[in-house]
Amino acid sequence: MHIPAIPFIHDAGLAAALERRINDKTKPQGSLGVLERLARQIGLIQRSEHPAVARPAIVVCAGDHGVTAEGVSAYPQSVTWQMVENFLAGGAAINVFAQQNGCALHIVDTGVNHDFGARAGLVDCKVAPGTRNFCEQPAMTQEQCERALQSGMQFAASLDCDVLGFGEMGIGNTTAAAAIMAAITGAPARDCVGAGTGLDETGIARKREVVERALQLHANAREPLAVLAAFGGFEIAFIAGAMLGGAQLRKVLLVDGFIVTSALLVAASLQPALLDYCVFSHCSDEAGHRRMLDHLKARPLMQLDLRLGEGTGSALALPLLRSATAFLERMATFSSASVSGKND
Ligand SMILES: O=C(O)c1ccc[n+]([C@@H]2O[C@H](COP(=O)([O-])O)[C@@H](O)[C@H]2O)c1
Ligand SMILES: Cc1cc2nc[nH]c2cc1C
Repeated sequence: MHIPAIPFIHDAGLAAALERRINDKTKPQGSLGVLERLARQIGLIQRSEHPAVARPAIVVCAGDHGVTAEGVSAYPQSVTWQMVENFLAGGAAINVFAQQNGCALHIVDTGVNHDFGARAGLVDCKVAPGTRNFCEQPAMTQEQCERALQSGMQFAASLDCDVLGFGEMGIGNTTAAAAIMAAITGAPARDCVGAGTGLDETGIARKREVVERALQLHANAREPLAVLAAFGGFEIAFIAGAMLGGAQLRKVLLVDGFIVTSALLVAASLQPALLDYCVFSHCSDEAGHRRMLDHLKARPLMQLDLRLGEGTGSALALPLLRSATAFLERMATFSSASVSGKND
């Protein structure tokens, strides 16, 4: 399938102009730390000395996982569709945080095992009613995998936004994400598998054994798209596609927790330039996320012990992105405020 080229964000002239603007502000050089790094990055992505976070959007992608048949989650599969109803009714954490932060929210059914009918507010990109159990066969066919990626790309291209955040909902998807992580990074299953929604030690040991078994079964799946098809899920593939589609249109990509980052592992293996577009909102409490971020050489903005998903970390990071663009736009300069610059 055709994977779009991602424009390189580097531009020496613009980088120097942004640097000058940042250093002209009334503060010791470098003292706004990570906000300065963000201002530079958003400026380069938007090709502007005046970057802005004016129209953020978060896409929450829901999908079900056949591997739940192996007893890998603390919750039943039905919670996936029930939580989609909760998103549509406005009652989930992501509804609260998105509204609080002036962020558009899109809910996408990429492959939930439930018939929602035609529903206002629900984007229907259902590939199938859940993936297959990857302990027995590949989670998706190659055709299903490409369809999910393609609809993610198209959906991202249809959005009018400058910052594109990602969230997900899918019982069992930390098992899929852990298997993807192991297959792509080469880390052993024990470093990739965690408690997910809240497994106890016995549950985590079973989940680890499930991932180890699946890695053996799909040992031939080495290319990123083969890994994605082997372990799923539809929401992960859709997010990977939406990341590629968003970066192609120079949108800032806001990465959430363990599952969203597993989608990035796949997408960045296809197009490494994608990483320049990513802002890593937080380090999840899911064991394995820190290692995943380290593998990507990513520095998350926050560590709040979140392990919810839904894009909650992305929504909570928006004020920091806005502060980064606001200081650049609104702070006085040494000359405009008649403040003395550094000695010599
Ligand atoms: O974002 C994370 O880091 C994260 C960590 C643990 C769990 N989750 C959420 O919990 C669900 C998956 O957990 P599990 O145990 O069913 O694999 C799924 O709906 C995710 O949104 C999300
Ligand atoms: C209730 C619930 C809400 C969630 N939101 C994202 N993953 C979730 C998992 C559960 C179990």
